[in-house]
Amino acid sequence: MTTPAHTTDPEIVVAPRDGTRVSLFRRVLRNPLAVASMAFLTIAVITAVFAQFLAPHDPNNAVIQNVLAPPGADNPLGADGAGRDVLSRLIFGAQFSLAGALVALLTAMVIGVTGGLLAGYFGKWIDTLWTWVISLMMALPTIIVLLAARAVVGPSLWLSMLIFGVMLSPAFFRLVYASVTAVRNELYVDAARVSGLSDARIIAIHILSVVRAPIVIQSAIVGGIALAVQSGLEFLGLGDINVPTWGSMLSDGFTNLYTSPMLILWPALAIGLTLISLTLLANSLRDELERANAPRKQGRKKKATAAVTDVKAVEDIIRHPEPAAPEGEIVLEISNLSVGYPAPDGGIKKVVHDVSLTVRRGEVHGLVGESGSGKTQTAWSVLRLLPEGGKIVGGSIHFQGKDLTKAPARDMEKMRGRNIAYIPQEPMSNLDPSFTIGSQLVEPMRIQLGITAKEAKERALRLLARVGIPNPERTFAAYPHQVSGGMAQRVLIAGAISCNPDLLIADEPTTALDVTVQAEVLDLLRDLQSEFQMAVVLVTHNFGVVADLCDRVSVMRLGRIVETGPTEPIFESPRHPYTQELLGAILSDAEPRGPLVTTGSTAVPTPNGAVR
Ligand SMILES: Nc1ncnc2c1ncn2[C@@H]1O[C@H](COP(=O)(O)OP(=O)(O)OP(=O)(O)O)[C@@H](O)[C@H]1O
Repeated sequence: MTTPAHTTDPEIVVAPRDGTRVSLFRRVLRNPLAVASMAFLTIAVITAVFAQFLAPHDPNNAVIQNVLAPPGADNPLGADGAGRDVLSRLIFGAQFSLAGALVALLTAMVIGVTGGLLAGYFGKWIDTLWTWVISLMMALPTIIVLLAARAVVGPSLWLSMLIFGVMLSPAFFRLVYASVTAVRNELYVDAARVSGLSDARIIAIHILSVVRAPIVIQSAIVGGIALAVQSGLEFLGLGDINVPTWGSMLSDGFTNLYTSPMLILWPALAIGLTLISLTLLANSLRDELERANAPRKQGRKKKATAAVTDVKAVEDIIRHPEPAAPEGEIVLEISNLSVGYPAPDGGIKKVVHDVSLTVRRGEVHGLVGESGSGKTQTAWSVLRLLPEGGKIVGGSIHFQGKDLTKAPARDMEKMRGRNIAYIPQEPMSNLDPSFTIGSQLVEPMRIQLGITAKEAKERALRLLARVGIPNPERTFAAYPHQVSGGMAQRVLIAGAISCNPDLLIADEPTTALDVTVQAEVLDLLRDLQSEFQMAVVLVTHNFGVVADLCDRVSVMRLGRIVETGPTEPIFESPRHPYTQELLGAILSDAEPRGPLVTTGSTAVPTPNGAVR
């Protein structure tokens, strides 16, 4: 097990550089069996590539006097039943046999990986179509298909390997599909979408990285299967007699088994050693990958959820409110927004009803309410990233004058991350564990701002310093598991403000952090908001956070806004009974609560100290 190295930076747990992050290839090189396999395969490939120069004779040149000739000066490994040089056929056999297996492998890979990625990532009808096609392929008996194809088009090595590749594609499809469906709903994929990355880029960066290693392993296995089946077909005499392959040599050797038993040895050795090497290599790759994925000692335990509900702190904040932001230009105007999901009876069940609110530049607008009141649905509507099935069924969302409910998907993609940024609730799950923090900050900036990698890195380092990370270089090079939850949230805040957005949506940005870190992150948000003069929509269930940060507040209940206005008057004299109830739950003049009753009763004290 790897032990984290000591660090002067209290929040970073540094994994050793030669730990699990060393490339898979370098780790495999430490395994002698894998090295031997790779050496043999390299020799086979070099032989195949330079066959023309290495072979002493034309592999198809039959010399009658040499039929079944024993090894000699002219034919170092003897001659076969037709008088052809065995060594030359063995060398050219490497070329054709490996190339045939490669055709099958590449065909299977292109179809299987593409299908698995598309079906797994996009789902819906694409998933149904691909799954149907792949199931159909799996239902067909491969050998019958190959025999039927031979009967129709004749004995072609390339065509039979192409067809075999198509039949092998489910092996890649199922692997990639399973991996992609496992990660497509990860929060870091959502976060990448919110930061403005296109689907193609998300697949290339976050999804392919997950399936890359399993694909390499599967390739070694599938390549071996293709070589074995190809040799089997040739051995049965179903191949093209003009193409020298190891399989056709096996067939010839078998015919002359009693007179020249050595003839079968050479192709058998070549096929056997290639298959063994591929299998051993696949096993080593798998072992190394499993070792790398073995559970690591958790750098940090997930912080318990805690809310700023300290009554005195909230009252202090209300008594000394931040000066209200000046009336700025309207950045976001939501009018009569309704959001719905398909209901079992075929209709639409509304979860947000006629919500209207306005957010100006430099203003923080709090959306507060109990769980399920529609805060997140409202926020995600602005990003146009509602969960599957969710639809804006009424109203409009004007962002800087443009109605987002009617904006084309491409425009939304450009706006997310660039003009509208998002800070999520769960910092850790919103960072991809496979990439360094730096690369996750740099990539969206390069795309959204069109700057070079070097400029993006400099900007990222400045931002990390700005959000209060003590050692930006180290955090830039760290992986998400090497930083604490509070730091991860600072990183996400840095990412959110990296493109100078006009609107920032923060969805419970401190809920997953502990109380002291919550306060620091709230301070940071307040500073950044006034520095960048962003319009901010802050989703929270916490009145302490509202009192601390918000200029205006909208109280939501059952998908509707029940009360809205400047924060101070609402806190001082809430009009709606629900707001009064919510505030009453935290702002209390009652004595501190007594000890919990732990024996002989299931009663628990209520927030105001009374026992229920
Ligand atoms: N995918 C979905 N399908 C159907 N209904 C949904 C879906 N997601 C959310 N809802 C419903 O929408 C309503 C509002 O949910 P929303 O997530 O906006 O609440 P919230 O106020 O943000 O709560 P929380 O603080 O717990 O996140 C809830 O009644 C919820 O059941």
